[in-house]
Amino acid sequence: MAARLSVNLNAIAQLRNRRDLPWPSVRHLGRIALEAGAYGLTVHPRPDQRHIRFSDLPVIRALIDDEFPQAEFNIEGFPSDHFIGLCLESEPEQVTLVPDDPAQSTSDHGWDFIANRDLLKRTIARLKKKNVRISLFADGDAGRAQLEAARDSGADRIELYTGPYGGAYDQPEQQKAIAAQLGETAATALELGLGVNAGHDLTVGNLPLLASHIPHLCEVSIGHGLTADALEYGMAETVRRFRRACGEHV
Ligand SMILES: CC(=O)[C@@H](O)[C@H](O)COP(=O)(O)O
Ligand SMILES: NCC(=O)COP(=O)(O)O
Repeated sequence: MAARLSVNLNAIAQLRNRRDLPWPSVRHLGRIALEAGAYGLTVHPRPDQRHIRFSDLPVIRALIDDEFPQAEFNIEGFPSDHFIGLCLESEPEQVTLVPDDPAQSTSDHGWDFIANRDLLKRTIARLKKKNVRISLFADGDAGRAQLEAARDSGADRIELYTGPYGGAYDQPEQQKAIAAQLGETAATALELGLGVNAGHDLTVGNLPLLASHIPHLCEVSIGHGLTADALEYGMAETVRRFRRACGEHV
């Protein structure tokens, strides 16, 4: 089964925030993406609101509830009390917890699940009260002990951080080696009963190789590369291109 595509709207919001104007509209581009068959929408509201604003969350929630009830809303972020509060209000279908420091320019590493066991267990217990599926951001080379700790925290899935994979766009042999490593980590996660998502710097060009190593990949969340393509092909056609790259017959 092809991995489901969740369109990350961060870059759209970042472009919008350049001016005190309401376009490009996060809601409108999100609607186009869902109309084109994206399975869901992803946002990562960072503390400084550099792109997604806290006020965007109810707008996206309403878009899905009112017009695309089969779609999923995935909210990513560090489990601060404020972030958990935003998630409890928005009741997304999935929350992806990432170990980001507010000062980070982007997400660039997964959790140390063993060292953060208590924080993750506490957070997941709070979010599970709203029946939210929990995914935890994981390094592509996370070992069995780390993945066992992720499972023991109560998580449903991990999201494999694919930044190094995407960043090896001009080193084909390195990219193949990283894809194989990601596949091994995914296989261990599946053995432990964890679902596997993936995200960061994925593109139409690099998705097929990744998918070939992770046959049970549940979902990919994609923003930067997808938004870049949307500038050239338009959002609707870009979503169809990415769905085909995920293995869907579109
Ligand atoms: C967790 C992850 O890898 C991305 O979803 C993240 O949302 C990217 O954040 P920026 O869009 O702020 O770079
Ligand atoms: N979790 C990854 C995501 O949502 C988007 O990452 P990117 O495609 O913007 O690198």
